[in-house]
Amino acid sequence: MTSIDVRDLSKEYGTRRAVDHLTFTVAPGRVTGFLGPNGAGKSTTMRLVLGLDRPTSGTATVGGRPYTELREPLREVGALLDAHAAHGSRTGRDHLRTLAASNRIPVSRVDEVLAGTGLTAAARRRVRTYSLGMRQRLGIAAALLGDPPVIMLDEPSNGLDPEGIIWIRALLRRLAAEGRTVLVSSHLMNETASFADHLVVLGRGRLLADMPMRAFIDARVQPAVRVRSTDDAALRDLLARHGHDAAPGEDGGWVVRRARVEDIGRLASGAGLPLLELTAQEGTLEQAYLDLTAAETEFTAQRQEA
Ligand SMILES: Nc1ncnc2c1ncn2[C@@H]1O[C@H](COP(=O)(O)OP(=O)(O)OP(=O)(O)O)[C@@H](O)[C@H]1O
Repeated sequence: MTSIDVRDLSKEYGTRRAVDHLTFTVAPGRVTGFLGPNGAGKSTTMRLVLGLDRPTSGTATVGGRPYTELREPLREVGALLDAHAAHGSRTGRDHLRTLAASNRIPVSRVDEVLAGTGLTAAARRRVRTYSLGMRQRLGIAAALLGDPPVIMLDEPSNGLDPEGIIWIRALLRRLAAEGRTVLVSSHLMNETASFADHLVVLGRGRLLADMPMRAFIDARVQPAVRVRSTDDAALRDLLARHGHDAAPGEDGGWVVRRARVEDIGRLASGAGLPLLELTAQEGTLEQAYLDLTAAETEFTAQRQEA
């Protein structure tokens, strides 16, 4: 099984440290979401893993070897970094055929990945006529061409229509289920929550979190219960008498922090209070992420000096 290993990795551009002593492993068999504010260092890290840039110090390896030492890199790592990487005057099919030829990948694979990414009908059109979403699909097709055990995608949902977003979600889940190592950067929290098992979060080039997504959310967002009854004043008194921390809900009723639906349901039923609503409020990835990165954002709003 092939993992991506980043060890004490740093990259400086002049005086700016884009990546700062970063250490993490991307393991096979799961989708790892790669998160962080603009400028946090995600793309730089991916570029360093792909040998497109040299680290100032530290290492980034794939299956224990630097990318530049891989004999047939497309068979080992598939990557989408920039949807505009393909030559505009080539057809999508020719772009993939050229890549296949230079990595000794059978040409039959080109039609397979074109079909798999929904591009068969557009395969003979020049890339410059492609929409952003079609370019993303072509980039993903190129990443999958060598059937690699490691896949790294930078903002793959960018430009995709709703059907494309559902497609990529299923694709990422399938690639992980096949035992591949999948690293995906995104700014879309709902999207990331729908496909990631694990998260690596950066802030100003440093590692802020490396943990399962559920644990990341649970550590930062308190679960709560929304409850509404026919008599919200009586409900408030009941909750207060039992030491519950209840705040007014947005459209009536109460939000009870650190509570479970079982407890609140039993309490109301014991008091003979009919309930109109009783829902568990799970924390979202967006809430947890914003909580973590609030202090880390590089581009926080400047205070206006009077
Ligand atoms: N070639 C370069 N020359 C100089 N600075 C660079 C270069 N590439 C990246 N940087 C700087 O390094 C930092 C990290 O950028 P990077 O693109 O890796 O962040 P990111 O997390 O991918 O951001 P985004 O979410 O906006 O894509 C930024 O401050 C950026 O300006």
